[in-house]
Amino acid sequence: MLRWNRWRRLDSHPKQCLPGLERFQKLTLWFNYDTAGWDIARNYARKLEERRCMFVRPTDAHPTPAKALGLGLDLKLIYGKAQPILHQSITTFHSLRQDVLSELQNIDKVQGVKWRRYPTLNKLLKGHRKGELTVLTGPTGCGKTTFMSDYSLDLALQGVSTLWGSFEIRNTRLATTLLRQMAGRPLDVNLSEFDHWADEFEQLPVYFMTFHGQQPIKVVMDAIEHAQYVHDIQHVIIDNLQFMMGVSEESKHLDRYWKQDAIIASFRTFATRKNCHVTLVIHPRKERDTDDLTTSSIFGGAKASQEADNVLIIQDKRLTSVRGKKYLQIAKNRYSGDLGIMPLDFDKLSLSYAQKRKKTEPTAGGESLELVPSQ
Ligand SMILES: Nc1ncnc2c1ncn2[C@@H]1O[C@H](COP(=O)(O)OP(=O)(O)OP(=O)(O)O)[C@@H](O)[C@H]1O
Repeated sequence: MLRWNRWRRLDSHPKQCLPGLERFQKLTLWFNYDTAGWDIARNYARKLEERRCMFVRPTDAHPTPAKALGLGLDLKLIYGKAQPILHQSITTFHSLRQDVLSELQNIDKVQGVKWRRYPTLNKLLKGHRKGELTVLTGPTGCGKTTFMSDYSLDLALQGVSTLWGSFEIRNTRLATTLLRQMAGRPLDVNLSEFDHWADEFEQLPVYFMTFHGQQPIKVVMDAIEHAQYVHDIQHVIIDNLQFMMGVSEESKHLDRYWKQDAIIASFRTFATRKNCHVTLVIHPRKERDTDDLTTSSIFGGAKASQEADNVLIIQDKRLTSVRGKKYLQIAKNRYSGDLGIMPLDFDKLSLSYAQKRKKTEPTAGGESLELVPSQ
């Protein structure tokens, strides 16, 4: 440990001294207590590597070491009050600068994985990013599971390691849907193709939790954390939260709301801490069929929409009008703020909502495809 007492000369301290200080793991800086002296010392600490530096904060009670000695103050006591300049929970732009630059240089990666089936989602959400929380809601039976299956398959086909928590429907039924969406046609009438598609599907990084019905959040979280560690899971899907909690839409008990809020908070923390995307399928509260759902229609308190980075709502106009359509509304988008809708044109054979493409004039390079305007 090295102590310097001549802080007045700190600003002119020759840089050649820096290598000489390299062997020290800890440096305590105790200096003159005027503003300039404090600033100079902090700048100097940067050169000395802030993580090694401790400071005695200059105050009336902590004058320079020479003065403190003259006043007969307890030097050991003052010295013992030295604090590290860095705190694990506080940072500066200086430390962030390189990360900011690399985000700007890799904006495509930062925006996340693009969907192949949903160009409109790419336009609005920009991509599927790690560390985010998405909430999907929609009226009963509108196709939340079918859509989430199609949506997650698209990502898994691009290597996004996915963990499905299907608390309402059996894994076999979910896997049958995923397989049909991958094959693009029903396999019960094309059984000879089963092995081909099953072999393809087995190559995908898709895992299923074996829970069914109500489960304690701790048990579910343990399984997710294990899978995240072992299989490097990038996308966790909980379908649906009410089934996992054993809470029905009819429930009016406030403790159910609090329980749901606590569970949402655990998923939020998990997503951020493990840099993993979590999608929660949540039923809406009971509302009149004629009303559009909004972010405040999500069952429970406001926690779900507050904590979510993205809120997706399936609006089913077919329920209220003969020629009504079904579409996905992007009702919250923390990343880019772009909101809008994506029509959900359902193809019953493939159980898919893939947006259609139309052919344009072939080019010299071969066939070119153009997207059908989706709104
Ligand atoms: N756009 C659509 N048009 C017609 N049928 C659809 C559409 N989307 C899904 N379906 C069918 O509707 C049925 C219910 O779909 P799904 O289970 O995905 O709904 P859900 O919203 O998850 O239901 P729940 O509210 O019970 O959880 C399925 O048989 C599915 O194939």
